[in-house]
Amino acid sequence: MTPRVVVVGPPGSGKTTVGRLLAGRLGVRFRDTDADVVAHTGREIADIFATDGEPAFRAIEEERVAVALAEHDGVLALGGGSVLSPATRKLLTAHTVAFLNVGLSEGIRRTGLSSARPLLAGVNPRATYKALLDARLPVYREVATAEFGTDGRGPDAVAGEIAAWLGTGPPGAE
Ligand SMILES: Nc1ncnc2c1ncn2[C@@H]1O[C@H](COP(=O)(O)OP(=O)(O)OP(=O)(O)O)[C@@H](O)[C@H]1O
Ligand SMILES: O=C(O)C1=C[C@@H](O)[C@@H](O)[C@H](O)C1
Ligand SMILES: [Mg+2]
Repeated sequence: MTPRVVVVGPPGSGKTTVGRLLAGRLGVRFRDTDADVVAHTGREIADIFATDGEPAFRAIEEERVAVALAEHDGVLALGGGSVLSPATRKLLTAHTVAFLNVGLSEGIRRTGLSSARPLLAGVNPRATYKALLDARLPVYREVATAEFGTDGRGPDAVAGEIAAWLGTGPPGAE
């Protein structure tokens, strides 16, 4: 079993929102590895970061991503930092991966109102978000089969674009 498409991108790029809409369009199930981590551990992600630290979270995440890649056949959204794991990047070479990109201003606007993102909860979320984008952009591009810009486009328009691409473009599409 393999996901129809794996969705990656920075926090606020719309992995969860667009991924769910995309699954609805395709008539397949949606799964999100952030939710898998919460369900598996019985703890919120912010609590794991605060109590055990980021490396502990990344180890759990790496394991949950591997399980989901092996057993899910619909749309799979990964946690925003999943691609930092070399093991995960290696697994992703065998998958169809949609990278949702977002610019600094819009990414800040979308994530700014939430306190649920531990990486962005510091004193200067803008600088933190910029550093995150700068460091990760090459990594998202490395794993991506295709990239979708989301600035100035609603979630439904982005989902429609990915659905159209899946119908024609990516490897393995019928
Ligand atoms: N294309 C879009 N246009 C406008 N708003 C959007 C778009 N995509 C997502 N949003 C909004 O941005 C916020 C963050 O979206 P979402 O939670 O789907 O991002 P995410 O990539 O899953 O983030 P995380 O990595 O933190 O899980 C939500 O309020 C969502 O409604
Ligand atoms: O970009 C990240 O590093 C993260 C994104 C979220 O999806 C969560 O997995 C967590 O908050 C870390
Ligand atoms: Mg999400």
